Amino acid sequence: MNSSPLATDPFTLLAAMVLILLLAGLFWAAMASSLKVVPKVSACVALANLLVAGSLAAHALRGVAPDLLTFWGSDAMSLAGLAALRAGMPALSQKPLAWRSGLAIWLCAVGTLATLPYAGDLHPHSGIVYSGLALLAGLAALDTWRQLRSRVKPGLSALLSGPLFIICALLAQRALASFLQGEAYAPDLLDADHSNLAFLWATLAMNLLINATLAFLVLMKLILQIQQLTRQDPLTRVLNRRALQEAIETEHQRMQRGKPYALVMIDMDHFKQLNDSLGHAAGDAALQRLVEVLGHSVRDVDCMGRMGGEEFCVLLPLTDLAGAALVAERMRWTLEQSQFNWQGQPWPLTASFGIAEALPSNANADAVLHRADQGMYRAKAQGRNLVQAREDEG
Ligand SMILES: Nc1nc2c(ncn2[C@@H]2O[C@H](COP(=O)(O)OP(=O)(O)OP(=O)(O)O)[C@@H](O)[C@H]2O)c(=O)[nH]1
Repeated sequence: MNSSPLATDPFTLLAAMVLILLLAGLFWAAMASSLKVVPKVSACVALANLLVAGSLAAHALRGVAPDLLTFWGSDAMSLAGLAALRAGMPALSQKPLAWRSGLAIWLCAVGTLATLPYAGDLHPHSGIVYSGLALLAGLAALDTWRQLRSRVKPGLSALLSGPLFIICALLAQRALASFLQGEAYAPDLLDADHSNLAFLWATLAMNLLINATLAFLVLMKLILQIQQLTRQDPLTRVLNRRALQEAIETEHQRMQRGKPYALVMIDMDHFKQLNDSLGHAAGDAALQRLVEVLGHSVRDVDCMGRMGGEEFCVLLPLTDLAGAALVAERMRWTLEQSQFNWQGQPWPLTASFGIAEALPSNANADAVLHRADQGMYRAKAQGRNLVQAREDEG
């Protein structure tokens, strides 16, 4: 029976893998450099693909190119490739690169290999290399799984980190075979025995899956970033009007089930004067300073949003009118005490605050917003830098 050349020729399989890894490496390099999509992760994955491609290409050239490159060089490159992959995974959640553990494993393995001459029996070399690779793949898999566990359903986190765990198992199996099976195991991937071919096919499939999975994760992250941007005010980075109104609407529905909430409307005082005297850039900086200062007075569950111009609103879940008055007074006082300087010139920042507690009689969230607005206008009318509720409430 004729079998296909791919099934019997490890050299062709190696060449196919090098080509796929090179293309994947270039794709990730483009993501990192020009598109700037999660650049640290993309750069590490590009490096990992390119180094492993280099390692396999050097391995395939055994007997043709210098031994130092095709043996020690090839092993050092494959270990560096997986160390880069391991280093990049934490950056998926904006954490620093985990390069120390990868570097330590690389130094131990490559240092040990440097003391063993590449001649005669290569089983110990193979055992060291595959142990290091398995360890690095295992660390990368565990890290990916841990990060995903808190964000997606458990089944999905196992599925997405699965290819890395499978690669780790394949590499560990080869490490064990190198140490235990002795003559029955051929450490050179170019030997066309069954275990080598099975390993090469499985690695080819897993390489494709790992790259596809990482591309999916990066895409997911990108979509989340875009969603976040559409909800944010670009100047102050708090929620924009639409996003805050949605949050208030959701809270209003919860109120029908017995959960009270309150709103604090905030309007900077004499902002036009600040703009006219110090310029528009100073006005922008003052708005950013207001958000920074008031941000310290609210809880994590509270939401601040910019309603437009110099007007902001804070949603306080599970809070009544007395609670809102306390929070607003703390904000007013903190802002009054804060320092704002523009190009060395100090400028006093104050704001007027209107508060309202949502009532079951309020048909919708807009009605509560309107009452908080009326409170704020009352504070303006009474001289500014004050906290007020609507006249018939406070
Ligand atoms: N720098 C800056 N100015 C803005 C922005 N949005 C609105 N403004 C300005 O904010 C000013 C608002 O002025 P007014 O509505 O008279 O309010 P005010 O001067 O604070 O007066 P009171 O609220 O009565 O104390 C206008 O000059 C707007 O041009 C912005 O994003 N950046």
